[in-house]
Amino acid sequence: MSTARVNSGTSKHADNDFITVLLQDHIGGLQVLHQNKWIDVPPVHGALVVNIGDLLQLISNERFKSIEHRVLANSVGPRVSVASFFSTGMLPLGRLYGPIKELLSEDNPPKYRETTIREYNAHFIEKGLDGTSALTHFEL
Ligand SMILES: O=C(O)CCC(=O)C(=O)O
Ligand SMILES: [Fe+2]
Repeated sequence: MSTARVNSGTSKHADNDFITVLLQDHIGGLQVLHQNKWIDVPPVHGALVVNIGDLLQLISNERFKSIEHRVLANSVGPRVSVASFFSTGMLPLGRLYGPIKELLSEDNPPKYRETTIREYNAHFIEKGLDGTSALTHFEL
């Protein structure tokens, strides 16, 4: 699913998908949380930003970690971004997603229970962007 928008900012969150591909304009404002510090992601003309989302963290059993990010509002002017979210969204699919079996071992037991994307999304939406991870709810 793709969303194009003119926005002023978003509060801290990780995306509720597998991967997000993001095109931001020259205004900037996107920041990622790295070692507890907010780091600017400066716009690079012609470049795309690829963010790991919660669902990739879940199926990789945390081999890949979703990135907490936010967009700061600034007074320079309207900011346009185009985000493509790779997920099945709210489609009523019953498929279960959990840590990929081949990645698991005695030393790497599953960290999350299986869930449907629909159930995960419903929790993500109900919880809201309160700064906490929606994945905590699915931890074993
Ligand atoms: O507009 C952006 O650069 C990012 C927006 C975002 O984080 C989102 O829509 O999930
Ligand atoms: Fe996001």
